Amino acid sequence: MNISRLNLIKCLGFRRSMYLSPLGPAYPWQYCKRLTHNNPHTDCIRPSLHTVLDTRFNKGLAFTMKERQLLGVNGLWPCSTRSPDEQLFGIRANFEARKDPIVKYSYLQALRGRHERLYFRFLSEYTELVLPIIYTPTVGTVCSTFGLIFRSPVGLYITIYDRGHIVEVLQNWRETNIRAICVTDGGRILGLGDLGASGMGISTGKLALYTALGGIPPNLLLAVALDVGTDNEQLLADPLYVGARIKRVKGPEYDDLVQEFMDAVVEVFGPDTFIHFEDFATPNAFKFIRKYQHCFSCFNDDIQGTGSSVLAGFLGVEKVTNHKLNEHVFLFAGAGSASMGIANLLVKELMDRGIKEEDACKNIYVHEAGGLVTQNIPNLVEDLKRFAKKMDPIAKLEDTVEKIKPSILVGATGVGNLFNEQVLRSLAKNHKQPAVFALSNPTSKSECTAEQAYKFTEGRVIFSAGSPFPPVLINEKRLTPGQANNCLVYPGIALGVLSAHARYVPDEVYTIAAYTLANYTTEENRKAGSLYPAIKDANDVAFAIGLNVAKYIFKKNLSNLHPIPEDVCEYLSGFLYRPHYEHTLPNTWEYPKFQSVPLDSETVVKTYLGDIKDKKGEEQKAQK
Ligand SMILES: O=C([O-])CC(=O)C(=O)O
Ligand SMILES: [Mg+2]
Repeated sequence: MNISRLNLIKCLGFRRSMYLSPLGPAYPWQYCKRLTHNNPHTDCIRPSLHTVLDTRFNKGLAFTMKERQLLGVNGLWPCSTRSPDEQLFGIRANFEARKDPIVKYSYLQALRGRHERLYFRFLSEYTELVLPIIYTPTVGTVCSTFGLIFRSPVGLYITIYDRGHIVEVLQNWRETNIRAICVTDGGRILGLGDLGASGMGISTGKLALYTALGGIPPNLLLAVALDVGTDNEQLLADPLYVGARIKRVKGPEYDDLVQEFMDAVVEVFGPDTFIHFEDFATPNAFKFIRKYQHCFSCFNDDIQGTGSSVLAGFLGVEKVTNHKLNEHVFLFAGAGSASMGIANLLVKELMDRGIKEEDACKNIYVHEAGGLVTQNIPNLVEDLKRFAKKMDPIAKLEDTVEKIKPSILVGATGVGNLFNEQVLRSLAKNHKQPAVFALSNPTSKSECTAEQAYKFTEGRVIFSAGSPFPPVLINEKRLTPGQANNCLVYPGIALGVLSAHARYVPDEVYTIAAYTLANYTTEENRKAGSLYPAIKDANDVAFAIGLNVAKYIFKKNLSNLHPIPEDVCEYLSGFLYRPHYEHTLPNTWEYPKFQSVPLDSETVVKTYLGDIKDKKGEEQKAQK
């Protein structure tokens, strides 16, 4: 049966406007041609089959009989059809049936490989359930075991051997309309250290949230791992390690590779392609963001994203404690990209409020691995100098806490359980409502657990963590920790920056994102113990941040877009990815309709999701 181009687009569930839009998915026909052109192995396969089974267009059992006939794929699926809601139910049941987080992760990756829209619909509708699997903390295990679970290409690997040819490598990606790239060199993955090329897991995890939370179409996104070797001896000796088995290349050779990469991105995808740096080791993270911030559209998530999400938390502490930020004493444990990014954004915020730099820095202390940062330490790095205090050295964190009596303690050390009983009790002794941010990821690296934090402060601490922690019952009160993770800001920042075609991203954007996030936290959230909105609201938060960021970029004339949209909200809404597709075409021919079973019927739920219901019941009983 012959099928017109327009009918094909309809069957596959894309709107005509999307098909014609430069922002829409790649054209099915073009894609078929590219796949089959001059390829002896695929010449004998019908092009429509490729297109229909392509993960971006596949609808699985949601193809109606009429569509199957039109597309020439009748018989590939059993004769039942499923509505998109029934498909979603099936995915949920499969997801729940798998108990191990890494097995759940692999299941979802396989789903993504065959049915992209269903994957993203599941992510957006079950965000709370899925985030710990596709992102922190499971993504840590994914990176640690990357060689073992590696399947098919999910991004581009650019190695030190590709110098002089990065343009060609970028051109090998299947999509040509890339608008954002998440790049890591694997130098410091979460709190897990140097994971070399296995860092690809983090780039893909971050980008999954660009779509799931930020609504950015996935075909506009590209994950990159810069493979310059690794200093991780365990990986070098691991037979399944997938990266270059050499020591990390450093110095000018490494810097030149990054420079070539930046220039190649501009050459291949255009000058306002958003480049997101992720999990570079601290000195490199600072070096590149300082070098490139004002000449490329780029951002460092660990410095600026974490800075922004934690500043939002500080704004919440102000509300809960009724003490202004300048009345608080801050102690940062760790002097890496997160700590310095937060501390610098905090200083900017205080200075924006009219406080002199010197006074802003006065109440900000840093305690790194070698002890409290004081002025008598020789060769202090530039970033630390403004926070170095005229004090005698203190080696142990417990003693620093006792001495300076911080009201806000921030941990970004990658050292699990650093905030021990003594540290937490000491905080609680000096403040009615101290705040603790245990930011290190994954969960095993968290400076303390929510339970420890509440237990050793008689439930008075305002606790937030980088990893998700379940609510804790303490003194008959249920306390819900907030997730102080950059995932609450970076999808929105990316949405705003790339939809507005920003030439570069000024620091003010991170303050705007922090205020937008803080304003999204309700009194109810704060009463329950959290400084952040619930993860289930993360889509709305991302849109609100995207809108404010885009408006700022337009207002400051930083956009390459002409003309500038009159209604930014409408423009942004039109830009969003919609994982929904239609289930029906007008009927001219169908198999007989079978009686469908309602999804919420007792038997169906019991059969497939029974376990969850029982678990929920137990949880509720425990809470009572
Ligand atoms: O990925 C996360 O959960 C937060 C983050 O950027 C990091 O820990 O490096
Ligand atoms: Mg990171």
